[in-house]
Amino acid sequence: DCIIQVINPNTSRAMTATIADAARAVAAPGTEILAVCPQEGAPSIEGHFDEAIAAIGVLQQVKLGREAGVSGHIIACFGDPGLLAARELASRPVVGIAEAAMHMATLVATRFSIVTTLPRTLTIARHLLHQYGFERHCAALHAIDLPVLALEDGSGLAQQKVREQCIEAIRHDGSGAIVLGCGGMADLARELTQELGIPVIDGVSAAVKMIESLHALGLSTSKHGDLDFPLVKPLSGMFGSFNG
Ligand SMILES: NC(=O)NC1=NC(=O)NC1=O
Repeated sequence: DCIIQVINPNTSRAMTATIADAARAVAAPGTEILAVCPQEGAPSIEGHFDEAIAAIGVLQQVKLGREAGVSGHIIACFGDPGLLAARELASRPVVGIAEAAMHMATLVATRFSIVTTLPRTLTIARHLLHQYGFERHCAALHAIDLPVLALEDGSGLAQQKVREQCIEAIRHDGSGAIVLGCGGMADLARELTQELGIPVIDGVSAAVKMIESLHALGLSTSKHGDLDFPLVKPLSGMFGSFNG
């Protein structure tokens, strides 16, 4: 059996539920989804500062998941905050939804577009494309110019903007697939794929299947080299909970 800890790095319970539903919708029969979010931190993650704050919460949850014996961890925010630090801390695999969605997109299309939230998160997506080596695979990036939590306000406006930006991408980008650039968009992929006739990829579901694959292959985070467990040292103050 496979137990996957899905971490929403922001503290929005509504978005955690959206993410959990998307993960459970594709989980294999033997897979259990444990959806969590930090007790404290940022209600949404929309820039470098938010990501730095969120990374601590991600690491706290990864430590709890490791102690609970989960089979793998998913960082369900499109900035993949704390990904490499989480891999040092984890015994099992850690996958971010941005890298998962990007990898999946390269398997079904030669180039993909990204649709994300605020314009300032476009730079974060570009940093990840560079970090993961996908720059030449990404034809263009779009922002709906609404804050992350607009996806949870029940108005449907953000969802409509995502659809509009997907149509723009189809018309102008010459790409064969679209990557949804926010954990809160996870519930939109299947319907948009059917309606628009192009693979629209959500990173939450992609990451669930990647963790299941890694689990089935007996692959886990390498502890040979820079992703080995952190060096042991006395961490003070709020970081004391990471000791031992
Ligand atoms: N690009 C984004 O919208 N990133 C995100 N911020 C969040 O709080 N969740 C995300 O996925």
